[in-house]
Amino acid sequence: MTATRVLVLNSGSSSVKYQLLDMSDGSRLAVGLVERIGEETSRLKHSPLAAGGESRETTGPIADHDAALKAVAGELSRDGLGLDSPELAAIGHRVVHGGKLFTQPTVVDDAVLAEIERLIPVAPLHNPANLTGIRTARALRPDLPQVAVFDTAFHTTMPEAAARYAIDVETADRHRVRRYGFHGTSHAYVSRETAHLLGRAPEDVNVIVLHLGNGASASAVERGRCVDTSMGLTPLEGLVMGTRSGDVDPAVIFHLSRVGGMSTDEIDTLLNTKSGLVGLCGDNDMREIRRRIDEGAEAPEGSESAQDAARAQLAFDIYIHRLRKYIGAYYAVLGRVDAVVFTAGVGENAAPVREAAIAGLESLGLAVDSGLNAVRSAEPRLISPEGARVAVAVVPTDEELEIANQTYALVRNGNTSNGYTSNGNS
Ligand SMILES: Nc1ncnc2c1ncn2[C@@H]1O[C@H](COP(=O)(O)OP(=O)(O)O)[C@@H](O)[C@H]1O
Ligand SMILES: CC(=O)OP(=O)(O)O
Ligand SMILES: [Mg+2]
Repeated sequence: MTATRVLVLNSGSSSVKYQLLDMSDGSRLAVGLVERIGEETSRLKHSPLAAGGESRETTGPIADHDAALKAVAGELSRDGLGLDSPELAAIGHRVVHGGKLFTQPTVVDDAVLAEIERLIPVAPLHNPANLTGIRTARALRPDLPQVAVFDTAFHTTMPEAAARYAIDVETADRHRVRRYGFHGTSHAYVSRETAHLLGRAPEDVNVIVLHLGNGASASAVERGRCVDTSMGLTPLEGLVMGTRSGDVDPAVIFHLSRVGGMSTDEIDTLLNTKSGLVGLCGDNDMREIRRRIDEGAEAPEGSESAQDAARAQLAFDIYIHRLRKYIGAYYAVLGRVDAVVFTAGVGENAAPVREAAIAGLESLGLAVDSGLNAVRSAEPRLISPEGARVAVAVVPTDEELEIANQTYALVRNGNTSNGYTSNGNS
């Protein structure tokens, strides 16, 4: 029997998203999500699509990513899709930081694991979870290729002018300080799907991709290659995010240290987990923010509800202001833009965000048709008026599918040597 199935694990800081796919026909056999790992109220939602079965939900404490993965393996076994299946060809893992070294999907060996571990200081929320996922999967199926697909890989085409910070070159190189960019698997997939939506080849179009999830990033994709992106050395730079500040004057950090008396770790935690939307208004979920704004619109002036709405509105306005700055910046980087595309949880679902991000940009050829923008759909779609000079689109991302495709392409011919050689140049 040819093994044609790929299990994909997308381990985040407190969640694991997974999909089991059959690559012979691209069908999804099972999908699921473990949330709130490490809390008392962890939740596992498992949907056995192949078996046509009902989705199952279990709640209760799941202590860490190791336990989460074992729980996932248990759910898959219940449907006869366990990790012991001879039909499994490989396990594909999202790895957030791959430095400069990993430009391609890579079969994991001890040297690769060591390199992912070395990069923990520049992806402290993500790489540890990715590592645990790989180690646990490897222990469960030591004979299977484990393939790492890196968020940074798509951005390695950025020119030096975009990738370098303007700081002393020798110091930067010694400490590998440069802009790496993240969410690359999503930017690659979505920019390609956008070209297909326009009926054109990816090599013929220039696209601005706005990946707006809990983490958020923008990228400028020229003829299929990334030429700039908003995240940098770490996933902290750029857009306003759920809990991350995005861009700040670096001197804010010196100021909080010298004048505010905060330690480096405290400032790190502040900017990564207590800033962004949650820092501005107490909520990191865009649904909640829109609800507060809408409720406040009905409330009497000066009431608690109106004040609450004003805070939510300010958070929303700051989020949008930053987003518009990046749209303008990447317009200039690309010179000619064929499409601006929204993706990920906020980008795919929050019509008010899309409308506000594009409002008033007619002179750039950008506009949103409010009727099309209000349509809810899981399909890629245009939301710009017919005949618009630049397309505005919503294209759902599918990092798991992209990881599965890249993983299977690597292992299908029995090609499991990883071609990785450490040259110390990452
Ligand atoms: N219907 C919706 N309206 C507005 N925002 C939404 C909606 N659904 C999801 N979101 C937003 O999407 C975010 C999660 O996006 P997602 O891409 O799944 O993030 P991540 O992969 O970083 O966990 C949530 O925090 C929420 O703000
Ligand atoms: C890199 C990153 O920010 O990822 P996520 O959006 O999954 O947190
Ligand atoms: Mg995500």
